[in-house]
Amino acid sequence: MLELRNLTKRFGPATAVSEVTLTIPAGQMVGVIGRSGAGKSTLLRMLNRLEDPSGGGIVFNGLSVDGLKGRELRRWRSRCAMIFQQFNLVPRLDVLTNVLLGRIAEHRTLPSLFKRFSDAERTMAMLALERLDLADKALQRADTLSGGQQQRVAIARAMMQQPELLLADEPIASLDPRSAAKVMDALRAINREDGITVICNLHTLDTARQYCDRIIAMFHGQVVFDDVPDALTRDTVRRIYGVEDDAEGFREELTSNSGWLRPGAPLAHSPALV
Ligand SMILES: Nc1ncnc2c1ncn2[C@@H]1O[C@H](COP(=O)(O)OP(=O)(O)OP(=O)(O)O)[C@@H](O)[C@H]1O
Repeated sequence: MLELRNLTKRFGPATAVSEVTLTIPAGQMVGVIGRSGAGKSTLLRMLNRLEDPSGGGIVFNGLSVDGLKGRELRRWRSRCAMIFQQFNLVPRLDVLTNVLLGRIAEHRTLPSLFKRFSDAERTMAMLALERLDLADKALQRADTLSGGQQQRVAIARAMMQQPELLLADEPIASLDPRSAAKVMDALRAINREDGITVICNLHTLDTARQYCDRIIAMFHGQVVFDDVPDALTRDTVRRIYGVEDDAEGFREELTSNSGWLRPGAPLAHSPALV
């Protein structure tokens, strides 16, 4: 179980995340939504301590994460894998080596790292690639793959950490709808089959509704909605996206893979709002 208590992040005078208190049970698939700048990435980045909180606490199964340093912090980061919008692979390395890099925390030294992975680790990496339908790409350079394939390689690399928690920061934001669906299917399979808690920042409401058990919406750094997808009413969506203040901004923010909330679509005709 992951517990956030009054978690806050300030950048100078600006507050990016404000007093967020949440409990996320093991095995949940959680979607975090909200307009650009709402604090979604900062929230996720605090969980694996890419950003240090300015206040509040993070507790995972009794372990206080916010105070960890050195070896303990590295150990936490290996329990808490993260994938990013831009995949963050090493472009010139082959796919298999990129996946093996997920074991880096288990190795004490970096020199000649690439020769040092064990047969067991190579087998594990190939199994991860097979699971993501990418075994035939193992020896191909990562930068020759499509965006969707690269994101699935990043997921395979994350799986090599055998994480308890998988954080995904806008994992499908730069993908076409078909690739996005494959990536989301992979995340859901990992969640359902391995019981790994997945917390995923998403900018498409329909994706959050389709894949997540729970949706958390942020607005100006605060959680303004936290419930099952069916509870997202028209009023709540309007509040999350601040439509009263800025109808044009709302249409820009709420995009959709299926097209029914595409930019410019009339608000009244948007199924998400009814
Ligand atoms: N390193 C930083 N230094 C200063 N301000 C930052 C930093 N990182 C984020 N911010 C600010 O914190 C606020 C929240 O940003 P964050 O990236 O968490 O939002 P977001 O909801 O993930 O937005 P997006 O969907 O555009 O990524 C924004 O106002 C942003 O400008």
